[in-house]
Formats: sequence, structure tokens, C-alpha cells
Amino acid sequence: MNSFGQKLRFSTFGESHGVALGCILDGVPAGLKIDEKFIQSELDRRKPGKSEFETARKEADKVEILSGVFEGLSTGTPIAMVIYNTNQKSKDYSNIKDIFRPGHADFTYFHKYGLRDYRGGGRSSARETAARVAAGAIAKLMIKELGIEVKSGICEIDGIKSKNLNYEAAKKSIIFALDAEMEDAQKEAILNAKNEHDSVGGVSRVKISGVPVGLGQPLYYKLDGVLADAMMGINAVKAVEIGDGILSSSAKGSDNNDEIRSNGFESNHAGGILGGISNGDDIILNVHFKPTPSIFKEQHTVNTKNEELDFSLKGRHDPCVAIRGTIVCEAMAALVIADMCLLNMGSNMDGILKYYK
Ligand SMILES: Cc1cc2nc3c(=O)[nH]c(=O)nc-3n(C[C@H](O)[C@H](O)[C@H](O)COP(=O)(O)O)c2cc1C
Ligand SMILES: C=C(O[C@@H]1CC(C(=O)O)=C[C@@H](OP(=O)(O)O)[C@H]1O)C(=O)O
Repeated sequence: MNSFGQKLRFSTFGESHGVALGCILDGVPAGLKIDEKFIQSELDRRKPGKSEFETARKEADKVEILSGVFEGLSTGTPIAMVIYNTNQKSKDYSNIKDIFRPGHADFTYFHKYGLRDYRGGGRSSARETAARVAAGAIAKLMIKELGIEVKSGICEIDGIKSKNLNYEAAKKSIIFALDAEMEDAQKEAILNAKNEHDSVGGVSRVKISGVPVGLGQPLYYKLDGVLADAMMGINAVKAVEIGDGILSSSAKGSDNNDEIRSNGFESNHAGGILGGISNGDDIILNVHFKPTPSIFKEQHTVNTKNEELDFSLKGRHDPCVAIRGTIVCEAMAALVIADMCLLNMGSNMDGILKYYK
């Protein structure tokens, strides 16, 4: 069970090889039009088994709304959604029953909880992210009403960087590549690694547009801090950059500052956030995913008795988790922004008076 958000709170439940996964999203204002087709289309973008670039595990990921929606509108009560697992094949994992996969959560999970749910990673499997995408779809519907949109795509695979960023191109790409010109090389890198029983990492670029000035706080609930936390909470994410990110530590102030005109900022090195508060420009995140830990190459490890051994893994795994991970980044970003919008309603007296008078 995890919980996230202050006004728009959500928790997820379920394991990769359990009966089902799902979420409870609490705090959605009543009267929001809940477009179920849209929620399903978001799940379809993330679901596994769509191509050779993804895990071979085929899940329909059909989402069912259990509560909180009546006649197509949110009722203001908790929205519960469930997604049943249908293609677990848990027997494939019997050979790693007592073995810790390097790079996965097996070692830490076992030492923390004293048990080993070896069925496909259990709770630590990114299968859970299906539930986040369902919750994120509702957050997207809410912020759309406020003119805010979240888009994303892959801007780097195995060190191969995109030159142009085209969010419309990413929608049509099987690997969600932002740059059609670099897509073939990025695809090749994934398939080469897969053929060599290995995996590759990648970077997702997230763009949040239409955000008003004023979301977030200068300290302790900084918009950049909360977004980074949300992204780092996604499986396999190892770094998050806001705007120019890492580059800004080697830039001069005169290059890094976004000069201000009466009609807005001249550039966007800051990535749309200053002092923990949105500045009205696009919010830009670079989310870095490590290569998939479960690879079929022989590796050295220990078992639950701490005996060393060499082993070769079986099962169905993504050769590059960033691809499907980018959809999860969108969902988490939408949840943070929706939460921040709700929190912001009472941030000054004018706003409060407008509501109550
Ligand atoms: C969408 C998505 C799909 C993933 N698919 C796999 C997979 O098929 N096999 C695997 O070993 N890890 C996969 N991962 C990554 C693991 O879940 C993750 O590395 C593991 O939970 C350990 O956590 P950590 O990498 O954050 O330390 C995936 C991650 C995401 C976001
Ligand atoms: C099933 C999904 O992805 C899974 C994420 C995952 C992992 O270890 O994170 C490992 C693989 O599955 P299993 O848990 O069966 O080993 C992936 O197929 C999904 O995203 O829906």
C-alpha cells in the first residue's frame, strides 16, 4: 500500500502475479466528466506485450471502475478501479525461487520482509504502474478542464539522443520516440541488446503545458521537489532533471538565467519552475531509466542462504523499460499537478473570498 498527494490522494494495491491490481483515488471533485474510453486508452498505451520492444507478457489491462462515478460524472467520493491479471505464468519463475536477481528488488525485499514472493517480482514489479496510469488518466481529465496538458516521449535510448522533439510523432511511434529520424537507431539498440540477452536504459522527456503561475511552495512542498519524488518513485528511475538539469551546474549564470519580458520569459532553462513555484512556462522533466535488471545473460549472485552461484534467468522481460515507463511518468506528473491545483485554491485571500463571497 502506498499513498500519494495531499488533496488528491491515491493508493494502489496488488502484485504482478496476484489476482488483480488497482487503485483508490480520493479527492476528485464531484462533477468531473469521467471518460472511461480515455482511461482505457491510457492503459492501452502502457500495457505490456504490444511489440518486440516490450516484455512478451500479454495483458489486456481492461480497467473496471468500482465506485465514485455515477452517470458518467465523479461523485466526489473515492474512485476505485481494478485491473485483473490474466497472463501470470508464475511457474516460469520457479528456478529463481531462492535466488536474488542482480539489479532487481529481490535481495532488499527478502532482507526487509523476510520472505520471497518470487512470482515475477511480486509487489516490486512495475506491473503495479498500470494502477498509476488509471489514476493518472483521471488526473489528466481534471487538469484538461483547467487547460493543462501532459505529454511525453523517449528522447534517448542507450545513449542515442533525439535531435528534434516532436510529441505528436511520439504518439505514433511504437517506442514512443520523439524523433522519427533517430527512431530506427534507437530501435536497433534495443533489439541488439535483446539479441545479446542484455538490456538498455533510456530517458523520457515530459512536457507539462498550460500550467498557471503559482503552483507549489517556496520551501518543503516545492513543485520541483514533489515532481522529482513522484518520478523517482517509479520503478527503475535513477535520476530526474528539471529544465536544463545537470547542464545547469556547468553553465554561467548569464546563460542559465531566463531573462524576463513583459510578455513572459525569453528562454526556459529553468524548466518552468522558479523557487519551487511554477512560473507559467512549460514544465520540462528528463526522467532517466536504468536498463532492465532481469536479463538472460549468465550472472553471478547469491541465494537466500547466501551461497554464491551462477545462474541464467527465464521469464518475460522488457528489453528497455523507459519505453513503457514514459507513460507512467505522464500519469505521475498529472497526479502531482492535479493535486497542486487543488491545494492552490486557498493560497491567498482573494481566491478564498472569490469562493465564499
Ligand atoms: C514500465 C516498466 C516495466 C518494467 N519491466 C521490467 C521487466 O520486464 N523486468 C525487470 O526486471 N524489471 C522491469 N522493470 C524495472 C523493475 O521493476 C525495477 O528495476 C525493480 O523494481 C527494482 O527497482 P529499482 O530499479 O527502482 O531499484 C520495469 C520498470 C518499468 C517502469
Ligand atoms: C507485466 C508487466 O511488466 C512486468 C514488469 C516486471 C518488473 O519486474 O518490473 C517484470 C515482468 O513481469 P513479471 O512481473 O511477470 O516478471 C514484466 O512483464 C506490466 O508492466 O504490466
